Amino acid sequence: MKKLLVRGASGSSQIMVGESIANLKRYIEARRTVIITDSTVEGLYRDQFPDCPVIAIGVGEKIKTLETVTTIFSRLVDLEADRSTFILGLGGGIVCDIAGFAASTYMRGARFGFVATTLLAQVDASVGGKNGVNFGGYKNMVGVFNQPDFVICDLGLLKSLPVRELLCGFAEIIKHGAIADPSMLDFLENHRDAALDLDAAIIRHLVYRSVEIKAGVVTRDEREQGERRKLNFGHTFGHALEKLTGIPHGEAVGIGMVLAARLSVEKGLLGRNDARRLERIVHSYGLPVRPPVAVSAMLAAMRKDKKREGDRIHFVFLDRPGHACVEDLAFEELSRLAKSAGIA
Ligand SMILES: NC(=O)c1ccc[n+]([C@@H]2O[C@H](COP(=O)([O-])OP(=O)(O)OC[C@H]3O[C@@H](n4cnc5c(N)ncnc54)[C@H](O)[C@@H]3O)[C@@H](O)[C@H]2O)c1
Ligand SMILES: O=C(O)C(=O)C[C@@H](O)[C@H](O)[C@H](O)COP(=O)(O)O
Ligand SMILES: [Zn+2]
Repeated sequence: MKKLLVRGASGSSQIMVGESIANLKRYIEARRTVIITDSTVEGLYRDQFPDCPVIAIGVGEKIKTLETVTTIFSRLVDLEADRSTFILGLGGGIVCDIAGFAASTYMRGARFGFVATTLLAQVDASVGGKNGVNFGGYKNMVGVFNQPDFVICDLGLLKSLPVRELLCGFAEIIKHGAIADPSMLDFLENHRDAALDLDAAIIRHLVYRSVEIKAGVVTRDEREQGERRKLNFGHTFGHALEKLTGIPHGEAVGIGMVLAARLSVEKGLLGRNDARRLERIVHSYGLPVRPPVAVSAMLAAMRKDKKREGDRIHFVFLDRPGHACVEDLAFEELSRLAKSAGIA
């Protein structure tokens, strides 16, 4: 097991890569704990949960809402949970985002931690302290920054993931390589089959390196005033796609990265071959690369993105493989770039 640290204003978070769920008791000892999970994870792993009350929510992006948080609050009140109660989110990115938000707002804030059970949650969603829910169909519109006390990434739990969910996790791993580490892109190319087979050493390296990259960025810029914006690479198109089509987050991010790389070429920042290579990597991890809706529809949805400021948005480009840059861009300029790149 290897530990990484995220330092944030609300405290530090310990991320344990390769820790086993069997050791979970050590982390919650002497704390009255309530588990928040989803019905699928509960069905698969209930026998490995410590002996404490469980609140099981439904599955899917549609339940990432304030209504679900309200039902959690009601259950916490019924359980007589107080501010000293520890909330453990045990599940994928949706459980982590909701449990972190419910914990952070219940009685003005209870402490919380996560057992991340999907690849996407282990490499991204459980790390960094963004907790929240969607609103009006738009992504993550209501939320807080607040670091979990700990995150357990038990790599063994990934074996039960449906393939489509596993592939979604690779989209965020590819993102970390694309924005911060060119050698990770080489690694992803050279070890694709082993990575997809969940070879223990390969997956441990990819999860560890992803968390290391994200932990570094978040520690330097927790509140997303600068560098953290780079973690949004592929997400401006991606969130619009999720809103319009309901495809899973990882798939939307994969397509979003391909589109953002093409705009980077159009802007004269990235070589055409580098953009093609990124597209090949996304495709080779079984992820879609073509948007299922018109880019013009995505551009319209982006105008309600929470990152919008007036008629401008911070857009993440690549200026070389393994390196991103952020520009404050007018929507008009974004549309013009998309048109001249031949994608709108
Ligand atoms: N807060 C952040 O920094 C951050 C970062 C990235 C993504 N996200 C959010 O994360 C969400 C996506 O997370 P996700 O991809 O983990 O989706 P998810 O939480 O919906 O999990 C995917 C599916 O896998 C099931 N599952 C979970 N663990 C399993 C296991 N071990 N075995 C079998 N099935 C299992 C779940 O029940 C669910 O049906 C999105 O809402 C996205 O916006 C947040
Ligand atoms: O942690 C971050 O910062 C990220 O941008 C990571 C993203 O992968 C993640 O999807 C995040 O939830 C997006 O945040 P948002 O603020 O754009 O909703
Ligand atoms: Zn994401």
